[in-house]
Amino acid sequence: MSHGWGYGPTNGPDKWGDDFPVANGPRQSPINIVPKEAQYDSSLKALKLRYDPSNAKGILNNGHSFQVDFDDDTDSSTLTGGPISGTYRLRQFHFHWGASDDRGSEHTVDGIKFPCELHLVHWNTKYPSFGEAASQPDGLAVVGVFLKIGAANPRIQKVLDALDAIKTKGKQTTFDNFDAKTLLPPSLDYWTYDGSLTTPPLLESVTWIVLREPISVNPAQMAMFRSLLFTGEGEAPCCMVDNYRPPQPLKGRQVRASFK
Ligand SMILES: Clc1ccc(Cc2nnn[n-]2)cc1
Ligand SMILES: [Zn+2]
Repeated sequence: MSHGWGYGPTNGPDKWGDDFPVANGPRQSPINIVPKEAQYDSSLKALKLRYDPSNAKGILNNGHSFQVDFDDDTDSSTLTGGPISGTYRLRQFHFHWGASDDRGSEHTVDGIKFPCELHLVHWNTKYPSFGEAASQPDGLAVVGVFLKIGAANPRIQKVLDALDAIKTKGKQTTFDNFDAKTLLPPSLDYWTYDGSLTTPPLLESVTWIVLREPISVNPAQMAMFRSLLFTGEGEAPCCMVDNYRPPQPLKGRQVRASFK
């Protein structure tokens, strides 16, 4: 693949293996979660997410999604407990979504696609940096949250209101004083399995923690996600939609549940 990876017919998920052979590795993400086949594990701890709103730094259109970046120089926004050991720092969160409400999530549940999926990316502080952690089998922990169509979600509105300022690839703006915890649903019940980044370089370094309970967005809010562009200023505009990788083979992995 000579041109950069993306989600189109010539550079999309089916082509990523040309440049990133790990695309066909043993622990690729996302997966289809089959609740009846997930094993309840009573030794799994409750998730502990302690986020400091003042760590929010900026919001960026990276040409594949948009992300809200956090200051991760200290242990002030962390994930502990759950299936992981040690302390993982919040690096950024971002989303994946569809052109229409029938698709958009990366993980699926009994084959069901949600219109959108939130990913909160954390890295293991036993390693000196995010980059180093991303190359280690226990380096990253991503909390995934499904979004379903329903009532407007006031918690996400501040993020969506910032999108006008980052419509095109490479645009970024300041984004401060945001508590990412407010994006989480009331229940922190989760499924967990060993997986990977879902975009190139597809590194097999992610402990996935997918929450069972979705949060809601309304159709107008979904339209705001779809107002972004994959393309840069001055290029022929291409709507940022369908930026999701489909489920990958489980290859014998076990999915554990924190709940009965
Ligand atoms: Cl830092 C980073 C790298 C890749 C992705 C893409 C992704 N991997 N897993 N979920 N999203 C997100 C953040
Ligand atoms: Zn993601």
